[in-house]
Amino acid sequence: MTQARSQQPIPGATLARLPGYLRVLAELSADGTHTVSSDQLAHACGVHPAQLRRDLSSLGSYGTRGVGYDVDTLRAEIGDEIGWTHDWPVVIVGLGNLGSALAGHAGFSARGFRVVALIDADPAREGELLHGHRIQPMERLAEVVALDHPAIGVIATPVAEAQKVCDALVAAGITSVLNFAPTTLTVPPQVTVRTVDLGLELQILAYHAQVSQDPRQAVVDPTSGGASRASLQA
Ligand SMILES: NC(=O)c1ccc[n+]([C@@H]2O[C@H](COP(=O)([O-])OP(=O)(O)OC[C@H]3O[C@@H](n4cnc5c(N)ncnc54)[C@H](O)[C@@H]3O)[C@@H](O)[C@H]2O)c1
Repeated sequence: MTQARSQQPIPGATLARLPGYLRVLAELSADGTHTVSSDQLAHACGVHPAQLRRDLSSLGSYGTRGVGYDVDTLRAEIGDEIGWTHDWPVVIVGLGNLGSALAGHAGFSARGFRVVALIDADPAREGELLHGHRIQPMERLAEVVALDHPAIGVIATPVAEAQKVCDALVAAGITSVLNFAPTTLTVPPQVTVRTVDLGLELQILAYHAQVSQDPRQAVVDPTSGGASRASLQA
C-alpha cells in the first residue's frame, strides 16, 4: 500500500541505503519474485527490519500487512521518488585511468546515467574517440553543458585541479557533482557534491581489520553508520 508521498526531503542516511534496496529488489524481480516481506528484504539488504520499514514509510511505502511489498511496485516507487527512473545525462571531466574506466562503465547506463560528454585538459587527447564520444577541451565545457544539458558533472582529475574544474562546472550551470579526487571542494549552497574517497574507505577497513586482530584496540568508531560511505558534502 502506498500513501501520499511526503514532501519532506529524504534524510541523507535513508538516501544512502536506498541503492542497496533497489539492487536487491532488482535481483528479486529478475528471479521472478513478486512479493517480499519487510523481514526478508531487510535481511537481504543487511539492515534491521525496523530500519527498512522506517526508510520505506518515509517514502510513503508501507506494504500490505501479512503480504509484504510488491517487488516491482516498490522498485518503481523508490526509483521514481528519488529520480532514478529518469534519464540523467553525465559529463566526465578528466579521462585518465579512472575517468576512462568510468566512461565505459556499463553499470551507469543500467541505472539511468548516460554519459553525454567527455572533457580533458590534455591537448594530446582532444578529438580522441572514447566509448563513442570525442574528448573535448576544457574551453568547450560551457558550450557542451549548454548543448548536451548534463545534469551531473563527474570530476576525475588530479586533486590539484579538482577545485578549478568544479568551479568551471558550477559556472557552466552544473548543480550536482560527483568528485573522485580525494579533496574537499567548496561550492555554493545550491550545488550538491558527493566525494568518493576510496583511500578513506580503505583506511576505515584497515581500522576494522586492526580491531578484529586485537579487540582491545576498539574505540568508538566515529565513522560507523553505514556499510557504504561516500562523504556527503552538501
Ligand atoms: N585511478 C584510480 O584507481 C583512482 C582511484 C581512486 C581515486 N582516484 C582519483 O581520481 C582522480 C583521477 O585519477 P587518475 O588515476 O584517473 O589520474 P590520471 O592522471 O590518470 O588522469 C587525470 C586526467 O585528468 C586530466 N586533467 C588534469 N587536469 C585537468 C583539468 N584542469 N581539466 C580537465 N582535465 C584535467 C588529465 O589530462 C588526465 O587525463 C585523482 O584525483 C585520483 O586521486 C583515482
